[in-house]
Amino acid sequence: MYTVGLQSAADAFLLSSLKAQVALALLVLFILLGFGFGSQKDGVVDGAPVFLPGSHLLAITPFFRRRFEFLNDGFRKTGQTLFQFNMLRETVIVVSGESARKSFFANKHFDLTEGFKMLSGAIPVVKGVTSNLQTKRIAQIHKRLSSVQRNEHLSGLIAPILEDCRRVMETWGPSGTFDPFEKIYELLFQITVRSLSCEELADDPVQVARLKELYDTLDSGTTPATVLLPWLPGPSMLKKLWATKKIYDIVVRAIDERERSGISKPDTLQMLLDEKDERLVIVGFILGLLVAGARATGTTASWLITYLGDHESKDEVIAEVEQLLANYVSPNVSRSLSQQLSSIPLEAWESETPVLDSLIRETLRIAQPHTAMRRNLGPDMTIDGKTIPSGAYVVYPFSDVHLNPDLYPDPWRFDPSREEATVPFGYVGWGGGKTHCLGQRLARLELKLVTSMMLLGFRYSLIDKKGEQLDTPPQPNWNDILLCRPEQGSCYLKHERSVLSL
Ligand code: HEM
Repeated sequence: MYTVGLQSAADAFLLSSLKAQVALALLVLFILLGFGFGSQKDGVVDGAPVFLPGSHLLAITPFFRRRFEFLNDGFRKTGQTLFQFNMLRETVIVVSGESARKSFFANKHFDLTEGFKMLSGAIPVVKGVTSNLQTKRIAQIHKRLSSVQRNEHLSGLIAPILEDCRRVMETWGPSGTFDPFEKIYELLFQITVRSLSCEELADDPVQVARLKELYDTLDSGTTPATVLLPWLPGPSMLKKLWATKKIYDIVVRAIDERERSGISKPDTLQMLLDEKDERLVIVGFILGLLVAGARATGTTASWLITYLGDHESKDEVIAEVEQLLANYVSPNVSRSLSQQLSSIPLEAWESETPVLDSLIRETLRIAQPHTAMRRNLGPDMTIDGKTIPSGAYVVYPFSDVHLNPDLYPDPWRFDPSREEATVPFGYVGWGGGKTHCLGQRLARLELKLVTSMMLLGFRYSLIDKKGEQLDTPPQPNWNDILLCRPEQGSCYLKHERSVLSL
């Protein structure tokens, strides 16, 4: 468990001299080299995937910082569809191609949690806070996530989500410009806090901003060292621990307050409390899913709205949503856009929006820079005739299928009229095989509500930093594994409110 002392230790270390930090880094490097980490294994074992040439120690940073380029380079340098490299003592095998994809997604011994824990490192493992989230508790969290997405609960979220959209969009003013990768992301963060936690937090913009800032600290603090040497109290690790502790405190305070008040509220926290789950499951649910939910939906919404900037399907979406309004909402000029949209039932959002569905599908194909990560917890097995040893980490970059020009011609072109490629696992935007996104229903609803508010509430177009019209949207940056953000300053939205009342 955290101790109060940890925070002061972290603060002190962050303020300690650069000299001390450099000395510590050199010491660690020396120890690692002394123990022979990073040296390449000589002589390829029969049936083993080929090793990436060069020092493996040097492979670590690009795997975290420029993953798309690094993996593509690996396939090019080895000339193979599978290759391996060492992450300190661990073996990482990168796979690609149709038959590898089939084995990867179907293998029941390939474990997502173990793979993710080692190769992602988003949230530090903290005894009593995140380390005890073993399989049983994770299964419990997943069960609750499916309860959040039952018809009744999900329907109940529509009006509060739209109200959040209204409130946040009001702050953008009647006209102006903004960076969609900041503002739309912020909006989705707000909505995620609303959907997955409680009113006390979601109704307090200061707390939401603070939580976002802390999660950003966790993200930006992920370095090769924090992932591979989590026991090493380096500055990034201490910063991450400190941020995790702060998030933990905010969430626990909100839970305590609710319990103490004895007042029942119609939100997700109440549902978790009513189920009488143990405290660790409730905290784990909010702490873990906030980050999983906000990042993926934030990235997708930012890109979806950016791509729609000057795309012809913008009018089709507007027509689709206007049709829903005509079908389900009695005309009443005094009602705001968000109030009108909240009268459209969940079933209509889910089954009568083919245009929005195709836009979401294409956005996930082109702007979701995911690399699926697993650990082989079963016996040795083979993929494409190559051995995947027991205990090895296996990774599959989604670019192998989603940016493959044989499956999706001109893959960087945003084209919502594309169909999913009809080869096995030809589209994995929401996962595949035995791993599917467990938050998909909520995520899709959020994306549809935000997009509708944006398109019906504003006229907007894409401009560059000089204010000039952009002819084409920027290209998603797959090296940015979290947000896929294009170069800062390359694209802004110029908007003007088009309704009297959001
Ligand atoms: C646009 C938004 C989202 C996208 C594109 C997305 C995509 C995915 C994908 C591709 C996977 C499989 C990963 C893999 O195989 O390595 C996954 C898993 C998962 N997603 Fe999502 N996701 C989104 C939003 C959410 C939200 C909002 C939540 C929670 C509220 C969520 C919860 C999960 C969970 C718990 C898993 C792990 C499933 C397991 O362990 O079997 N996702 N998601």
